[in-house]
Amino acid sequence: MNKIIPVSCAVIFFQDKILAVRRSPQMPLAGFWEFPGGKVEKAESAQQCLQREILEELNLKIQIGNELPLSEHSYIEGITIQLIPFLAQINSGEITLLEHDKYLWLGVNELFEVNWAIADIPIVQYLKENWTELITD
Ligand SMILES: Nc1nc2c([nH]c(=O)n2[C@H]2C[C@H](O)[C@@H](COP(=O)(O)OP(=O)(O)OP(=O)(O)O)O2)c(=O)[nH]1
Repeated sequence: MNKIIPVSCAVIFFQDKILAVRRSPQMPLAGFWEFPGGKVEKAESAQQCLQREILEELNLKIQIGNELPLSEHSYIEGITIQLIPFLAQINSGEITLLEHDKYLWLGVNELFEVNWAIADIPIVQYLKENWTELITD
């Protein structure tokens, strides 16, 4: 039996760059880079999840924009992570890393300079291919 775990994540953009965060040693997939976010809980929407997770992880309030294409990957047999990415902008707050150990703002030509979690790679590729219409104002 295959279990699907929906995970919302935020492609936060600012001044033609996007925010990437690195999973810290105490997290599963430690050392891999990802978009901030987390597992969608039973009583919440993907967007509500994202507002909650971004506050918990980065102490930021965000404005959520368009949903981008889903990406699915099975790190463990029988369990599929379904990543649901949303474009987002910071509404208020300063980045405070409460779970991750590093962050970077990446421009279009720097996207593949970090070691992304496998499920993120199709999303990063999609961003690269559609950068101008997605990220620039
Ligand atoms: N948040 C996030 N998780 C990702 C990304 N790419 C990716 O493969 N994942 C995986 C890592 C984890 O297996 C899962 C999300 O779990 P998590 O540990 O971040 O979420 P959470 O805070 O709700 O977890 P939990 O500790 O409550 O179980 O999805 C990504 O870009 N962002």
